[in-house]
Amino acid sequence: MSVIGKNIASDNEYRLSEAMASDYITLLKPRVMSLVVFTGFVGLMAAPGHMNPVLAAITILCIAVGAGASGALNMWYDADIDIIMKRTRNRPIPAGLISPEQVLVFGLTLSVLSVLTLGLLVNWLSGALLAFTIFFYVVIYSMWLKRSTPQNIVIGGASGAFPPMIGWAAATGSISLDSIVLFLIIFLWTPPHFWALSLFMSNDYEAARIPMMPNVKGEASTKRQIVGYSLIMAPVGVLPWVLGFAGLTYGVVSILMGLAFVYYAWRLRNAPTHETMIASARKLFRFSLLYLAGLFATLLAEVLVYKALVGFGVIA
Ligand code: HEM
Ligand SMILES: CC(C)=CCC/C(C)=C/CC/C(C)=C/COP(=O)(O)OP(=O)(O)O
Repeated sequence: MSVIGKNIASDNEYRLSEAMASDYITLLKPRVMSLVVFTGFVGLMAAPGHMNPVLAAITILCIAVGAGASGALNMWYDADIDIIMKRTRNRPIPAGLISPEQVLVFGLTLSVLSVLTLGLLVNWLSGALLAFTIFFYVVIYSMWLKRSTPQNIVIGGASGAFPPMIGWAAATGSISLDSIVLFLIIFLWTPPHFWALSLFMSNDYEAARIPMMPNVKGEASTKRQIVGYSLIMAPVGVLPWVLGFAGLTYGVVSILMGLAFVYYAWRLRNAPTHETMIASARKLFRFSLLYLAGLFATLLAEVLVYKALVGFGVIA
């Protein structure tokens, strides 16, 4: 328990914080960041060579803490709009549970700790990439792009695509074409992922005066762009197999899931009524999560089987 200053949910000057540990966990956006960290783990595992398991565990912990820290700093900066949007108004700061100042210190502390630990114990390339990712999400996306352009999540989406590169850099000390391909898959996946959600959340963003694509260019343009990005993302999702760092199983899964993704995007584009458009958008949003988790899980499964076969001497 601690005394917090004036909170934005009521006019109390000072009162004891009611924040629980779970509220601090909420600041880390654990549900979203779970898939983010998973992609970082797969990037580490898919990298060539063998990484010390302790250093690998430290790497994943640092990516998780750094991702959570960026989520907390995003909530610190977005407190003024989070209190307006239905989806975010119960977050710890708008709910008056934790003061913005406490969240800022919490987020900065975790950011510095995660970057320094990764840099000192693993390597400075991965530490620098983690620092850049946190900066890109908090400053470039949250503080600048999110409130100024409908391209906010396209450019800002790069921050969510870096984790596999961080994992790969931790394992190899390098950035390779393969890790750039993993980045590109998530980078191209982000617009359909989020714009599908924004189509059924557009009133929230309108109220908060955030220039998301449906609010600025309209639903028709957003739906066309979702199809466009999906048509580019689907073949890029197959590249790990084409480039040879993923096997046939991944190739088949990525082709089939890519076709399904485009199908859902096309059904959304051609939805005949507003109700069916909302339903299609929800389906595409949910499938976008299954798609990304499915591709990275398949890649991980192949890597684990390969490493097991090598470990048992079945293959050289
Ligand atoms: C700028 C890029 C992104 C934006 C604007 C965005 C936006 C969102 C929003 C608004 C939600 C709904 C969360 C809520 O209900 O409060 C969400 C859900 C989610 N996002 Fe994204 N996202 C982005 C990138 C990513 C990335 C890169 C990943 C993973 C690699 C990801 C994974 C998820 C997951 C797993 C959920 C579901 C969370 C839940 O079940 O509550 N997102 N996204
Ligand atoms: C290692 C590391 C630092 C990883 C970071 C990965 C990352 C930036 C993921 C993006 C996740 C996300 C939900 C963005 C939406 O922000 P928003 O402000 O549009 O969402 P909101 O409205 O729900 O707050």
